[in-house]
Amino acid sequence: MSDILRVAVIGAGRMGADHVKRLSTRIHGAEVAAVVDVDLARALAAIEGIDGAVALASAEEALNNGDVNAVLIATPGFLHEDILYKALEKDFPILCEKPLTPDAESAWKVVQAETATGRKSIQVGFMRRFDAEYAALGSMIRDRELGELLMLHHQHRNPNTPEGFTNEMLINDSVVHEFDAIRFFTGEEITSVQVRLGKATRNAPNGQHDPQHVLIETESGVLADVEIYVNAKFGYEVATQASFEDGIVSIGGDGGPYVRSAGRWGGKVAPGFEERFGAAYDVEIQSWVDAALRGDIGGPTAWDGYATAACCEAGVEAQKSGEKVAVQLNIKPELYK
Ligand SMILES: NC(=O)C1=CN([C@@H]2O[C@H](COP(=O)(O)OP(=O)(O)OC[C@H]3O[C@@H](n4cnc5c(N)ncnc54)[C@H](O)[C@@H]3O)[C@@H](O)[C@H]2O)C=CC1
Ligand SMILES: O=C1[C@@H](O)[C@H](O)[C@@H](O)[C@H](O)[C@H]1O
Repeated sequence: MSDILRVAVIGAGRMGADHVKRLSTRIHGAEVAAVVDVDLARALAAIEGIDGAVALASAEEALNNGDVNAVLIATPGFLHEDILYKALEKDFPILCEKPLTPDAESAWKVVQAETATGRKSIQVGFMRRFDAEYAALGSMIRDRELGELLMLHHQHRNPNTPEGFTNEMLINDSVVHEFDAIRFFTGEEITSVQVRLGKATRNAPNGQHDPQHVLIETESGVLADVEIYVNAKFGYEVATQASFEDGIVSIGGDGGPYVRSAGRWGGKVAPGFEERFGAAYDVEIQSWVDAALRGDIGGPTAWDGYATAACCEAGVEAQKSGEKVAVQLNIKPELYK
């Protein structure tokens, strides 16, 4: 591997354009070599002001460009699989935005393809693991600072949803982060998922039932619940409360300055994930770059992508049946142990 990553960013939408900006301004050891979007105008807008970067309309062209030696995939999830295979063939370090792929079968094929190469080169974009509060809670759980972890309560609220966001996407696109977070916190696999549909907001489009209550169980019996509410209007909020034998820990409450002025008090609610997790995305991408330059990955693996896809599959089935659905996992390959 050379001493600098020359990254092709595939997909220059909301996340891709944000990653291009961070790679070209705040990340050390990497440069943007190419930005790809089927909507070439978006790729062109993203490379504006970036010396040496080209805008292209096809991922294949970028992967075959001699100036590129790494890839960041930020297209919609259903397009990840094909690009992952092509990037694996090139032996490039890969940062793949979540989800790895949208279903467990295709995610497992990706795991098998990576396993066949004999080394890990895919890092999946579960950025919450790099959030300072998530990391702190993770350490408290691992070090048993407050005894055993018993329960996790999660709130995941978005102000609204983009065009085409379906009912299944409440699980596949949003709760997928909690599946990863719960696995990260507990170090265990999730064994079952149940989804309860209660009273719904009038503000939900596209046949979405919003909010939903997701009940999750891990191998040792830790119970977790998630309120997923994606048309909550007021702003963006991702918070967790953890119940231990010897205490309670809360993370993700609105931080920032608390202001008293003109007879009022208050602070700000983050408008979206870019603001709430901006620092975490920076740490995530820097960790990927540093590890890639050593020939490694610096975060969640393809196995994590597969395991969360299996949870999503159970979650979508549970949305329909209302029943508790078992999560089915294949045996973990040695590469990920
Ligand atoms: N980690 C996180 O917090 C977040 C992750 N994501 C993930 O990032 C990925 C992208 O999501 P968004 O940026 O929100 O979507 P988006 O819809 O804003 O952007 C996707 C872009 O991909 C382009 N595209 C579509 N087909 C393409 C192709 N064949 N080749 C090249 N470009 C193509 C589209 O024209 C669009 O510009 C998804 O996997 C999503 O789940 C999204 C939001 C937050
Ligand atoms: O990944 C993300 C989006 O795709 C998803 O739609 C949001 O619910 C999440 O909060 C955000 O982090």
